[in-house]
Amino acid sequence: MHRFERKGTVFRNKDALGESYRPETIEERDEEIEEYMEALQPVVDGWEPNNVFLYGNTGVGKTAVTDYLLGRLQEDVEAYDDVDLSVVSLNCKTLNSSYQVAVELVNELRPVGNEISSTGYPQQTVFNKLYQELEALGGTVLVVLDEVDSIGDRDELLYELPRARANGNLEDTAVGLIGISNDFTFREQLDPRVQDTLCERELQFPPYDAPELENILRSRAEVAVVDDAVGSGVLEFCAALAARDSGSARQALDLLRLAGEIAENEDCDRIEQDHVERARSRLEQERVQEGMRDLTTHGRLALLAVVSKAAKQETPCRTRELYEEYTALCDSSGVDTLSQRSVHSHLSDLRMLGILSAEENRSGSRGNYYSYELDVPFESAIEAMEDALRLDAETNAIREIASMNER
Ligand SMILES: Nc1ncnc2c1ncn2[C@@H]1O[C@H](COP(=O)(O)OP(=O)(O)OP(=O)(O)O)[C@@H](O)[C@H]1O
Repeated sequence: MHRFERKGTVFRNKDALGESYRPETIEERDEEIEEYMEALQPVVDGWEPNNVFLYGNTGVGKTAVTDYLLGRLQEDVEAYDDVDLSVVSLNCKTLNSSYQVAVELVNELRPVGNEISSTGYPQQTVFNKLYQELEALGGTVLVVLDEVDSIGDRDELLYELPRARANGNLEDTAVGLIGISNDFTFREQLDPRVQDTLCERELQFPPYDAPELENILRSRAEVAVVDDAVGSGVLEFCAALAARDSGSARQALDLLRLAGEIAENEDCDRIEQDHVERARSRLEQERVQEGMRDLTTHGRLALLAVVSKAAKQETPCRTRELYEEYTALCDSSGVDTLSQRSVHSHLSDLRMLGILSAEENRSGSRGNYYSYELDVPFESAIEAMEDALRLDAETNAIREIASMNER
């Protein structure tokens, strides 16, 4: 049996390419930082804070810039005796109502062992408990709600909290809300009254372009990667791939990290473009698998129908035939079937997710029709289906057919 041993020839500090790392410097966001600082200026001047709403795609630095600036702000206000600033931060990802967010905020502010239960109170009682905790803090409190869109339309807290002072719920404490979201539609869906308060100051973070990503990568690689372990053109390649796809710094950093891991596993002491290329394909596959896991039951059954046809080497395959396969799978799993039109719409969603590809066939008088086939490796599709569907007998049978056909 092999034993574990240290490989480390490429990384100096791999954690610096990870999610929890807080960069010392923020690259390429000077304008946004300036605007953000302006919005936070009343805190330093001792006035009531503005509410700020930040939005932009995933990985464009909203959280990193917020952490960085609030850290600075906390340091800088120490010079002023009459400013007493506290910051409470919460990621709302798993919280989908004002009630849940308020409970979490109360518990953030209470000492360990003194938390309240997450169910069983009327909403106003939880809000009152929150006011009590905030009032006990006094001074200025900035409440940062990351991924605030998770709260959905149960957004009363976003309306109430900024008005707490005006409504007499707080006397000694001034609260400012900082909402962060990557859902562009969230702002539009907010109740207009909430929109007015939460979006008092709005900051939009655009996607990064390739040269910007290259600078971010370069400054991070200096901390994370051993000198001379970045091959020629590697940072440029990671930056170009991420810029073309999403403009996300997270994606660029993930590419570099995985490419470094691949290089180390192969006992290379330098990351080369070929490692990046393989990292790209692996990350893409992971993303597709995640996409598959999020499908609805009928989305999965529609996909399984294509997988089954692929095992028989009968793809590309027309919607009508896929529908027959889908109906048989629904029968075996005891699920009611949808109409052919709905299944077609699932197939077309799968195509948008990059899981299927479709070919348009023109058949003259009888109109056009589509033929579908898998656009991801057969093995990853069936593996994801096995995880997601409890259809072991069917997936085993499909596997057997596939192996007979040497897939
Ligand atoms: N301008 C930048 N300079 C240095 N590092 C950056 C910059 N922008 C983003 N990063 C890094 O990229 C990663 C993703 O950034 P961040 O978490 O701030 O994105 P986000 O916009 O908040 O994304 P999400 O909406 O998914 O939470 C982090 O590791 C962060 O440190």
